[in-house]
Amino acid sequence: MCGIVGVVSNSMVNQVIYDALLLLQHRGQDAAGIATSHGSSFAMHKANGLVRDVFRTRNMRSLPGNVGIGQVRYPTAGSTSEEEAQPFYVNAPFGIVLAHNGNLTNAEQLKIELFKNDRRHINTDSDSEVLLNVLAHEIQQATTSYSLDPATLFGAIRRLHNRVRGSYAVVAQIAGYGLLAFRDPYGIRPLCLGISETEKGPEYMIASESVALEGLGFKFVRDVEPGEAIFIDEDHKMYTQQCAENPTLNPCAFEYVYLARPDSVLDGASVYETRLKMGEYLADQVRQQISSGAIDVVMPIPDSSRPSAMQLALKLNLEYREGFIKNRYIGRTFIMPGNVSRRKSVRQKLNAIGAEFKGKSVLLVDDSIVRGTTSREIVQMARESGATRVVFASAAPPVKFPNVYGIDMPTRQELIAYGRSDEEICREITADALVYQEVSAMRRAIADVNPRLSSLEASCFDGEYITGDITREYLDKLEWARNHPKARIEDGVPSQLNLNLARSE
Ligand SMILES: O=P(O)(O)OC[C@H]1O[C@H](OP(=O)(O)OP(=O)(O)O)[C@H](O)[C@@H]1O
Ligand SMILES: NC(=O)CC[C@H](N)C(=O)O
Ligand SMILES: [Mg+2]
Repeated sequence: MCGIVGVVSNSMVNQVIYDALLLLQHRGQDAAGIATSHGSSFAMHKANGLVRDVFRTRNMRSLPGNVGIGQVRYPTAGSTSEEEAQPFYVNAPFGIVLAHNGNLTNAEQLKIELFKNDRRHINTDSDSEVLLNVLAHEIQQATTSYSLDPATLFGAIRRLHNRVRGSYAVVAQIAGYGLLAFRDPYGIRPLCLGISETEKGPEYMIASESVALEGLGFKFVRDVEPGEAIFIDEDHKMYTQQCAENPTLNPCAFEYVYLARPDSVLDGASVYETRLKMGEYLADQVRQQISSGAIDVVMPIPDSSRPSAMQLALKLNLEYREGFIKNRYIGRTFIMPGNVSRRKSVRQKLNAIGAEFKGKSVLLVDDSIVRGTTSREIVQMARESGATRVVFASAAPPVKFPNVYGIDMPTRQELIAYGRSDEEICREITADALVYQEVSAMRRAIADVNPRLSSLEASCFDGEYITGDITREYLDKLEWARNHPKARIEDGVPSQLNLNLARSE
């Protein structure tokens, strides 16, 4: 779940793209990049780090032009190296730069095809570089003259949808032509369109989340439809076309649980409202499992669980207190690469206010328990601060299955809920009791806010992979590759096992 943005403006876009990336920073903390075009040449700057660290004044000055794209990266394929920061660039045809949010499930197969049939060389382990080369190849195949028209572009996207599997929300820029955006036929990752009417004419922004549009004075127009492509040329004329044969809307449930900002509206549902609803349904579950009067106070684990915890407390008529304070200068721990940095950061990030715990029975609410890194530490901290009883509740159901669509949790072993009963998980995190949301209740919570969202991509909770190409064998290979990060180099691993994966440390 990276954050992506593309802008077509009447003036320089570097600052607006930078500001949009700051608003999308919660979607990726590993690397950031911006590419702009003036005339037929691109300027690009990308590096590892947070947006504020990657771009210095001199870098911003070197990004002229009125059209541009940007990305904040949370790696799910390849490595965390700087070479795999985005956007990616390819010089033919025309010159294209591309930024991708999502994860391809047939990247390795495509890489072989690209090399053997399309004579294209992929220089990194990134699935996004593969995606860019498929796009470039399909545009090249369809272009018969020296110029490019929207129909040709849409034809290329149609063929791309037939070749590529997995999740992809994309912004790309074609040198001298304009901005192209498209979304996979299942609509797994979010993408929306905004407009700003200026005296010089309309300006457009396409971004992962509506918060980027709103924060920068763009009016939300609509979400990009699953399978749809949008092309905005350099004269600011917009063309749109549905390019998939059977598009269906199946946004990732985890966006509503954790990934997206609560002030965003994704596919017609306010993330904040879905989290309130999850809190309401979780309250029902708590009522069934924990005897009334056994809890003195409800506390959120900052930040993402706040709306759910608040609503749960309201529904159960319990006191809501903030027992943990978050250091605002530490990023989100879940999207940090590697378990060591994730574990270390929980204590650095959250500190308990002793007085809130002393002699109390507390109900701690988090949005989700994935590896259990946060919950284990937090329960300990509550006890060290004097809590007499610690009950833990998760607004999302147990995460039991790997995610292959853009969340970095590809192996079953790393998931605390894999192969464990709720009682065993409770023991693992050393809580006195544990309450989980049910999968059906989470689905209901989101569909209550927008009935169009009755079909969610919720594979990490229910093991059903919407793209239909995820087999047991695929997951085994994925796991093997993650558990043998250096195998490719040292042991000459057969190429069919050579899956694209974000490597842990
Ligand atoms: O079980 P785990 O593997 O620890 O993952 C789950 C935790 O990670 C996330 O918090 P994070 O600190 O990333 O971000 P937040 O401040 O938005 O809650 C999430 O909100 C949970 O608290
Ligand atoms: N989280 C994402 O969207 C990641 C995009 C891409 N798969 C990468 O690893 O760079
Ligand atoms: Mg959290």
